[in-house]
Amino acid sequence: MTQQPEAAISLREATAVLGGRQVLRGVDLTVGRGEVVALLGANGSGKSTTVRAVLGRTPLASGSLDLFGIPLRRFRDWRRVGYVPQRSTATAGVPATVREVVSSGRLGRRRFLPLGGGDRDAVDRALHVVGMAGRAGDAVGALSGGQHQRVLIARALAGEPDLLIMDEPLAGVDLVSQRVLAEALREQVGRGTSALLVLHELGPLAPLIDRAVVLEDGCVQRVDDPDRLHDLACHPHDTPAAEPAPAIRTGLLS
Ligand SMILES: Nc1ncnc2c1ncn2[C@@H]1O[C@H](COP(=O)(O)OP(=O)(O)OP(=O)(O)O)[C@@H](O)[C@H]1O
Repeated sequence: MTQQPEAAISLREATAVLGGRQVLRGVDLTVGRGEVVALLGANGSGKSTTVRAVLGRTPLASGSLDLFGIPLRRFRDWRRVGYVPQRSTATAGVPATVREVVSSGRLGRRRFLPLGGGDRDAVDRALHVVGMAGRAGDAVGALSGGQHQRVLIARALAGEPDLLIMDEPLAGVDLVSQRVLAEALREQVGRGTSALLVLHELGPLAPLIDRAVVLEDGCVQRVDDPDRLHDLACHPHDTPAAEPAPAIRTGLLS
């Protein structure tokens, strides 16, 4: 019998405290190998905190996290993880070209060695996949917000990660760029990459998503399989029809 490879992410009963408040209250989240999981929920429900916990940037107060079957405290192989942060223009003030920023996605693989032909091919491929090959020589400071987002995605893709984590990759991105991103992700997942995507709407990514985990107030409210994903693409924060919302008791009439 062949053994299943360990999940890319295995987060168990995770709690986290920020500013004296418990913002994660027992989150369970698994992303299997080659699986694409969407993390949904209203503003402030704990999506970014969960992502930051998975990246080891927000410490867990309790619970456990394994990446590729290795407990976080022993995990060192960060080049296997590509991360696209919540939309930022963090590199906008940096006097670098698009190609230089995307090439920085290879550094984890090269350590202190100069980039070689294989690295350049990976950078070219990533630029092509996000439709920015024609802008490779431009300064990142001259890009629009959506183009900047594409560059950050290309930087993550250039590292050829086994796990891609993106925090709201569709935010502020027009439909054409959303489709470009969906195609880039499809290509990457076709190579066996796992993905955790924080989303408010599934949009063109819906067909790629295997499971949606919906957070509410730091807890997993529900996990949806592909059957419900069509509805979620339009109304990601709806509660299922089978579970009517509890009546609001004002105390005035009841
Ligand atoms: N550094 C911090 N200090 C204190 N509280 C924080 C901090 N970062 C986040 N929080 C709080 O933790 C809760 C979860 O925040 P988080 O950013 O994870 O939510 P989110 O689901 O990603 O929201 P959004 O959809 O708005 O990005 C929020 O109530 C937020 O105010």
